[in-house]
Parts: sequence; structure tokens; C-alpha cells
Amino acid sequence: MIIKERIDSLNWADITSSMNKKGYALVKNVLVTDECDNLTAQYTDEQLYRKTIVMEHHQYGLGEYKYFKYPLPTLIQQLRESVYPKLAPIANGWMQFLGKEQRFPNTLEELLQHCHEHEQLRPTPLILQYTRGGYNAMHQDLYGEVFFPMQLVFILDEPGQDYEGGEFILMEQKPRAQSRAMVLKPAKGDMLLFTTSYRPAKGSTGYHRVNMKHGVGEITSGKRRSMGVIFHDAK
Ligand SMILES: O=C(O)CCC(=O)C(=O)O
Ligand SMILES: [Fe+2]
Repeated sequence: MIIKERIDSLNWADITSSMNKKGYALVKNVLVTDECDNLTAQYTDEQLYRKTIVMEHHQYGLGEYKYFKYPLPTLIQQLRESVYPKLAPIANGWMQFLGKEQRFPNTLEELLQHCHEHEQLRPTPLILQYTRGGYNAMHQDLYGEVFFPMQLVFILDEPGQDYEGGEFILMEQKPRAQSRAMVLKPAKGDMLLFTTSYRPAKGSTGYHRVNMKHGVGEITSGKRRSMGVIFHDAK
């Protein structure tokens, strides 16, 4: 099935409800093995990338990642384009719950146009690679004034088989409360949707803002690759 049809056929009511309740949604088996393997096989094809980041040089963790160039590989372009319109209404609900006037456009094209007007012109989808001892420090992927509050990550290797450890960690910070960590173990081909910056959470007196950060725990053996889709572009 072409990727747009696959994305359209997911249970978006469940995904929406999980995003609203928990700030993340784990969707099993979105990419097939061949799609994961093609992405990892292209890791060394330097013409696909605009920039390589050695994470320890910036104290971002231990590992490496590469930002794709425009035009993005077809699979990534199609994922970015077909998932965005499903998430824009959720994001707009969040803005409304938080009493913000900001609204996100219905299409990725319009979001990117808005990014471009704010000098955010560079593509943000990326591929990451960690080996034994590697990890990704807790962070948020904000690259300028314009940011969309949700993003995706696809796991490209099989936990328990290709690597051990390397859990995906979400940290939620509520005002005047202690932080909560959520530890997720997506499998190869799974799509994890999560909060980039903040989301509304319902309390006794209405909605309040909770900040989210994400990261990856230590890879204790093997190699773990992942592909991230961020919707806004970077300055
Ligand atoms: O490797 C991961 O699972 C996390 C990658 C990440 O930080 C991202 O996609 O923004
Ligand atoms: Fe990230």
C-alpha cells in the first residue's frame, strides 16, 4: 500500500485520544522491514544529507545524526505530508484549550510557507545512529519562532535483536509538580507520535500547560537507528 493510504487507514480517533490524554501515541508496524532497511542502508550516502551532528561535541548525548536535504527521500516527504493534516486539528484543539489564539494551517505546505516567512528554510527530518554506550539527552526540537507541537519517530532496528536498551523516554513537567518519565519500547517499523514542546493537561481548575522533553536511554549493546520527522523547518 502506498504510504498515504497506509497513513489514512490508521485509527486516527485512537491516536487523537492518546495524544490528548498522554501526549504521545505508539502505532505498531507503520513501515515494513524493507522500508526500514532501505533507510538504514542509505545512512552512508552523504549526498542525501545537509549536515551531520556528532552528538558528544555539543553535549547532546553520544551518537550521531544527519539532517536530510531537500528534496527529501519520497518516503519521508510522503510521511511528512500525509501525517501533518491529521495532527493539525489536534494541535489546534490544544491551542484552544490553552486559551491561545494561534492556529496551525491545514496543510504542511502552508506550515512550511509560514516557516519560510520567518527565515526557517532548512529541512529538519533526520536519521540517528547510536552504538553501545550511546544515548540522547532530554531535549526539545525547536528551531526558531515557528514550531509545530508534535513530531514523529520511526525505529529502524529491532530491540532485543539488533540492540538492547535504548528505550525512548518522555519527560513531562507540570507547573509546581515533580516530573514524570514515560519509558517506551517501540519495535522496528513502529511510529511514535509525541509532543515536541508543550500540551494541555486537564486539572481540577481547567487546562494547564505541561512541557515535554524526549530522549533515549543508554544502548547497552548493538546498534540502534531511528528516523525523526519534525514538521517545522529550521533557521
Ligand atoms: O532516536 C530516537 O528515538 C529519538 C530521536 C529524536 O530525538 C528525534 O527524532 O527527535
Ligand atoms: Fe529529538
